[in-house]
Amino acid sequence: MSISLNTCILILKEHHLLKSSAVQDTVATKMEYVSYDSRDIQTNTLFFCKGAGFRPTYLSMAKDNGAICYVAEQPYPEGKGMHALIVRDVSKAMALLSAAFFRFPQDDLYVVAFTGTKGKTTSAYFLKGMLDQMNGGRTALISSVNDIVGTKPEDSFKSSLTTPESLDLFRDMRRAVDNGMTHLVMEVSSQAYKKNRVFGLTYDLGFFLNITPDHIGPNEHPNFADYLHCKLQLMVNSRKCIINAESDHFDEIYAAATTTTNPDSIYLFASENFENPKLNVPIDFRYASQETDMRETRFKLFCASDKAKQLPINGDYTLQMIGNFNESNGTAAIIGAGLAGMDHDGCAKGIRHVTIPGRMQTEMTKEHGIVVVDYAHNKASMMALMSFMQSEFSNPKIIVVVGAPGDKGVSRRPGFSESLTAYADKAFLTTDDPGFEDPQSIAEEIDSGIDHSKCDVTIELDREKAIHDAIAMAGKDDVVLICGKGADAFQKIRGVDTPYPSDIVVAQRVINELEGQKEHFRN
Ligand SMILES: CC(=O)N[C@H]1[C@@H](OP(=O)(O)OP(=O)(O)OC[C@H]2O[C@@H](n3ccc(=O)[nH]c3=O)[C@H](O)[C@@H]2O)O[C@H](CO)[C@@H](O)[C@@H]1O[C@H](C)C(=O)N[C@@H](C)C(=O)N[C@H](CCC(=O)O)C(=O)O
Ligand SMILES: Nc1ncnc2c1ncn2[C@@H]1O[C@H](COP(=O)(O)OP(=O)(O)OP(=O)(O)O)[C@@H](O)[C@H]1O
Repeated sequence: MSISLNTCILILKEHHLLKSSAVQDTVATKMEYVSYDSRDIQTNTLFFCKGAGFRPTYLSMAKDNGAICYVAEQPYPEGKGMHALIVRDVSKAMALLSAAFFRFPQDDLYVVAFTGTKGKTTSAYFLKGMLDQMNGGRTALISSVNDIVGTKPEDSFKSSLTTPESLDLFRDMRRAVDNGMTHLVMEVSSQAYKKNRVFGLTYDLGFFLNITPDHIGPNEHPNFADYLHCKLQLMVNSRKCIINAESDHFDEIYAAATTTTNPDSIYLFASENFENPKLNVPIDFRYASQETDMRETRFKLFCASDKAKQLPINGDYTLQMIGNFNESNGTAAIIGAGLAGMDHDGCAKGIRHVTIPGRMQTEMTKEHGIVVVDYAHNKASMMALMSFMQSEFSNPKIIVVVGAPGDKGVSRRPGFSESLTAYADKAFLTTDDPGFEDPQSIAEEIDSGIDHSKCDVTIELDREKAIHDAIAMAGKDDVVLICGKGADAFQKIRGVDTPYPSDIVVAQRVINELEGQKEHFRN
C-alpha cells in the first residue's frame, strides 16, 4: 500500500484543506506507511500530528524512525527536512488521506452504521448474526465490544473506542476486504463525528435508534445540541436511512435524513400502538410484543407501508436476548437485513441465537433471586432495564449495583439518582472507571440526589464486595441488577486499564460460593 505526495496534495486541495506545503527535493515522495503515533513508524511513513496530547518531540521521534512527510495544522521546526503538509483540520485530512492510502475499502463492502444513545451494540450484533447467515460468516464488525475483520481468531480483537480513529478504521476495513468480508456493520458514536473519525464516509444504510441526554461534559459534548448535531450527521451521510419514529427529536432526525436522501429511501419503524398525530409520513414497520419470559423475547414484525411490503420480512421473531427494548433493536436490525436482501426465514434463523457479552446476561439462583449483569449505564437504559424487571416480576424487590465513570458523562450521575429513586429498593453505589476522579465523591454525588425513603443506599467502593453483598442479601423473589460494566475486564483508574475479573466472573463466583452451584450465566 502506498500514496504519493502529489496525490495527498491533490486530495487536500480538492477539499480546501491545504494551507501550505513544503516539498523536499531530496526526500522520497512515495509514502508506504501511515501513522499518528511516533511509536509506530516504518520507513517512508506519512505522519499525522494530531490530538490534544500531541507534543513536537513526537514528530522528532517519528522523523528519526523513518517518517518522511508530516501533516499538521502548523509547521514544526522538528519536521525540518521532511515534506510538510499544513492543513486547516488535521483530523479531516487524516480521514481523507487514510481512505486513499488504504484504497477506499468501503467501496468493496456493504456498509451499515448504527447510531443512537442506546442499542447500537445490540443492534449491530443482531444484524451481523443475520447477515452471517446470508454471506457465510463474512460480516465484519466495528463495535464497542469487539472488532471483527475476518474469520480467523486473530481477526477479532477488543476495541478501545466504539468508533476507531479514521486511520485505524480504514486500515481495518482494508483488512476485512482482503479477508473476503463482504459486509461491514459498525457503530458510529457522536464522538466519531465530533472528531472526524468517519469524515468522508458514506454508508449504504444508516440507522438512528434513539437519543436522550448523555455524553455531555468535559472531553465529550459541551451541550445536548452539540451531541444531537453530531449524531444527525449519520443521516446526512447514509444512502438509505432507517429511523425509530418513537425517538425524541424525531423531526430533526427526519429533516437531517431528507437533506441528502429521497423520502422513498427513508424508512420509519415504531411499536404497534405508537401514534403521533403530528407525524405526516407513514410508519413503514411496526412491531408487537408476543409472549415473553426470562429466557426469550418474542415479537411480531409487520410491514405496514407499500414500500415496506417489498421486503419479505413480515412475521414472528424470537430473540435469546431478554428486555422489551430489544424488540426495538431487533426490529431495526431485521429491517437492515431485509434491505440487504434477506427474507423472513433467514432473518429469523440468524437473529434467534445472537447473544452479546455483558448485555442482559442472567442467572436464576436457587435462593437469591435472579441476577442480571447488564451494560445499562445512563438514565435511559437504567429506566428501561428496571421498568422491564418490574413488569416481568410484578413488583419484585430490586437491588442494584452501579457506579458512574469519572472524567466523562457527568450528566449520568443525576440520571442514576433519578432512576434508582424511581425503581430500586436498594442501591450499592460502587466504582466504575473512576479515571482521575475520586470514586467516593462520585458515589456521594449520586447518593445526594436519591430519595432515601424510596431507595436505601450503601456506598461500597470495592466493586467485588458490592456485588457479593447485593447477591447475599437478595431473597428468592428478588432481582439483582449489576449495571454498567458488562463484560469489561478492567477498571480505568488514573489513565491505566487496571485488571478486574469482570462483573460476570465475580457474580458467578459469588453465586457458586453462596449456593455451591456450578452453572454459568446464560448468553
Ligand atoms: C477526545 C477524543 O476523542 N480523544 C481521542 C483522541 O485523542 P487525541 O487525538 O487527543 O490524542 P491523544 O491521546 O491526546 O494523543 C495525541 C497524539 O500523540 C500521539 N503520541 C502519543 C504518545 C507518543 O509517545 N507518541 C505519539 O505520537 C498519539 O498517538 C496521538 O495521536 O484519539 C485517541 C486515539 O488516537 C483516543 O484514544 C482518544 O479517545 C479518548 C481517550 C476517549 O476515550 N474518547 C471517548 C470520549 C470516545 O471517543 N468515546 C466514544 C464512545 C461514546 C459512546 O459510548 O457513544 C467512542 O467512539 O469510543
Ligand atoms: N433501545 C434501547 N433503549 C433503552 N435501553 C437500551 C436499548 N437497547 C439497549 N439498552 C440498554 O442499554 C445497555 C447498552 O446497550 P448497547 O450496548 O446495545 O448500547 P450502546 O448504544 O452500544 O451503548 P454505549 O454507547 O454506551 O456503548 C443495554 O445493556 C441495555 O440495558
